[in-house]
Amino acid sequence: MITIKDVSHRYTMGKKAKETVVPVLSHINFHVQKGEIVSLVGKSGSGKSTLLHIIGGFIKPSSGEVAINGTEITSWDEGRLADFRLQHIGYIFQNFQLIPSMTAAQNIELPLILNGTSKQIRNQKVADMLRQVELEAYPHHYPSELSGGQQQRVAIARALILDPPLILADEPTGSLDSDTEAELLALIQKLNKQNGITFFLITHDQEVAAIADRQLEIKDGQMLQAKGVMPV
Ligand SMILES: Nc1ncnc2c1ncn2[C@@H]1O[C@H](COP(=O)(O)OP(=O)(O)OP(=O)(O)O)[C@@H](O)[C@H]1O
Repeated sequence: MITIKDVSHRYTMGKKAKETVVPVLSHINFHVQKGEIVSLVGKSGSGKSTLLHIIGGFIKPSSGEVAINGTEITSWDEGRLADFRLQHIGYIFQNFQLIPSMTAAQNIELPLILNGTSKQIRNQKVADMLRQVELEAYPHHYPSELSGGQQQRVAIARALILDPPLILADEPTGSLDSDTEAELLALIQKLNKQNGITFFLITHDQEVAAIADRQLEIKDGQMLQAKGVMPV
């Protein structure tokens, strides 16, 4: 589902004459299989978010290759990547990133509108997704009227509404208390088991890392040979 081959990345800062190069990732190799839950742990600044953005095609690596679902995306332009992302990758963030002026149902519906889906099918899919994330009683609530855990469920429903095979998550439970976190992790496990969705999760949190089939660890931009990692 995700193949990362010899990926290195450095950021370039400042103007030409005074350019500073910040090396962040060095010769990263790994493979995530379809249907796995894989967590990525590492200290702050170790390069986790950079790697997630490279997997999602938001950052082009300085060198190396990225393939998603068997498709090599490294050299693609933004237009092609945007279409590909919509079909293949859902995102979940620590701070939910819902649109505050839209209700739960409208937030979930948005990718279907962008995708050109008819109103009748949109209504069916949103109702079904609200049931899957156990929010059928809250379609007309705005994000500010929902708890943190409920908001993250809306974000998950929005990430899943176009049936992507892969979800990338950046600290998905970082803003939640421990009970709500446990409920959300159970939901991720259910979606993984029932729908076969692959999850790649960045986390600082051992509870989150514990639901993963495998744990990758990054240190100073290098992948450690963590438990069960399969080098490509
Ligand atoms: N746009 C950028 N330009 C320059 N340097 C950057 C940029 N984005 C990140 N960095 C640097 O790259 C390094 C890795 O950052 P990254 O956000 O990938 O780490 P992280 O492991 O996700 O950290 P955290 O856990 O704190 O979110 C850091 O030293 C950071 O300062």
